Amino acid sequence: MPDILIKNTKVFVNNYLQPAEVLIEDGKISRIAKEIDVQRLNQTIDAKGSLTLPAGIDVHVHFRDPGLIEKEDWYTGSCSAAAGGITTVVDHPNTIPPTIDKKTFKDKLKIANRNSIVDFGLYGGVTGNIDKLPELWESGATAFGEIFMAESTGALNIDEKCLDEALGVMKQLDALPCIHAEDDKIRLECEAFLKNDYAPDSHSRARPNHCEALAVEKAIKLIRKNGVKAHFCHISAMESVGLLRKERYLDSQGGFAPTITSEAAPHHLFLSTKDWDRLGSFGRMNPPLRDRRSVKMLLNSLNDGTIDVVASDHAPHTEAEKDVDIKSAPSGVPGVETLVPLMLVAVKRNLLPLGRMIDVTSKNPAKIFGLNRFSKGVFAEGYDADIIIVNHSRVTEIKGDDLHSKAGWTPYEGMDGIFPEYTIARGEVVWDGDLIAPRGRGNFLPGKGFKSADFE
Ligand SMILES: NC(=O)N[C@@H](CC(=O)O)C(=O)O
Ligand SMILES: [Zn+2]
Ligand SMILES: [Zn+2]
Repeated sequence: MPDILIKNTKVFVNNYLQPAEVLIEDGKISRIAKEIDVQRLNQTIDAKGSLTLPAGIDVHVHFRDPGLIEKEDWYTGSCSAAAGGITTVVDHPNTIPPTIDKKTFKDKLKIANRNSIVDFGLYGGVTGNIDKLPELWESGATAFGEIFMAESTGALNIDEKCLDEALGVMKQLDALPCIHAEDDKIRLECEAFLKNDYAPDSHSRARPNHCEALAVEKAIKLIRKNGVKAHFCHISAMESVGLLRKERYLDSQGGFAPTITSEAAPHHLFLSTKDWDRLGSFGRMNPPLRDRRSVKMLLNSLNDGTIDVVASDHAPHTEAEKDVDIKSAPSGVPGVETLVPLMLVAVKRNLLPLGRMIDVTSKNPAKIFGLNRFSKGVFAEGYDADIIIVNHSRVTEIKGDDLHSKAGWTPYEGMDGIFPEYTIARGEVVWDGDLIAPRGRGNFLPGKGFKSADFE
């Protein structure tokens, strides 16, 4: 594995940016110091004053492979990740077939192993397959989810009784359930009421704030009943944030570590219902775009620690699929490549501190999803050299044409992004303005229930 010395850079250590050099050996960060003297080297990167930061870990992607590869596949999805400064992803199960037993898990694993250029974990899906959850866990599922409480792409949604049962199994396995919280009854009622409303923003009204918050509330009850740790996907409504804050408070009062963690998606942080006019049916995703009050509250809760993670919910659909009326368009927007660039702009605009950005894009996802077992999520000597080099002054316009997802479009068209100059994954340069990583270089990072490596 090549040794790399990054010179003329700044690193974020001990809570401030300081000039340093970074040495990478055998895929690990081997030294961080003011000056490093080495005799033999494969490569020196002159960062020209740019920052060397931890790469992102995106725990919420839909790479669509197998079965939906006209939207994305493991190669294009992982290329998009690498070009956007993400070196680890965790992929959701709503593929065709869905990842809901040992066989479908192993089949997806084979495809990912052969094609992914970044390290990856896989979720185990939860539908009516309660008896299959242990075999998914033993096959190496990182976590379980999305557990859909309402209809979304793939229609894997389950009812409360099934959720209750699944949480009981998670408790026994010591696995993490990840919940897509929306209430399907409210969704159906609102959709019926809006059946003749074809304005794009009717989608936000079809899944209003309380549609999410009520599901969060119901799920919290079941999480507490089962005494299990749990994670909420893509929290978007201000009312949900309030509920999560209360649970944090109760745990802290009892002297406990947080039982419940959560993530926010960039489209809920950087877009709002104001974008419906610009985006039309392309702006459709679940949960939907929210108004400015929720957007503000979400950003605040990312800052104050209520929300732990930013994850993209990269949910690509082709332009042709999206370019139809709001009711026929599939839900979901691509985002793995723009997550870090948008967050870096948010830091530049003082919407959150750099240290907090690093926590929510790298440190926290690694910790919550057990990826620190693989030396992920810490920028320090001895840890995986999963890093990006970014020129904080080089703000560029985000353009769908420049991105690497098969989707071919982005909801952030024309917005500002700070893209990495280099992405280095386990010590290998995978992106330097061009993708230079061999297909299949990504490693599978099995969950802690992993028992066997039999690939039949
Ligand atoms: N977010 C979405 O609107 N869509 C996701 C599924 C999901 O996360 O609900 C997809 O896979 O298309
Ligand atoms: Zn979801
Ligand atoms: Zn999703």
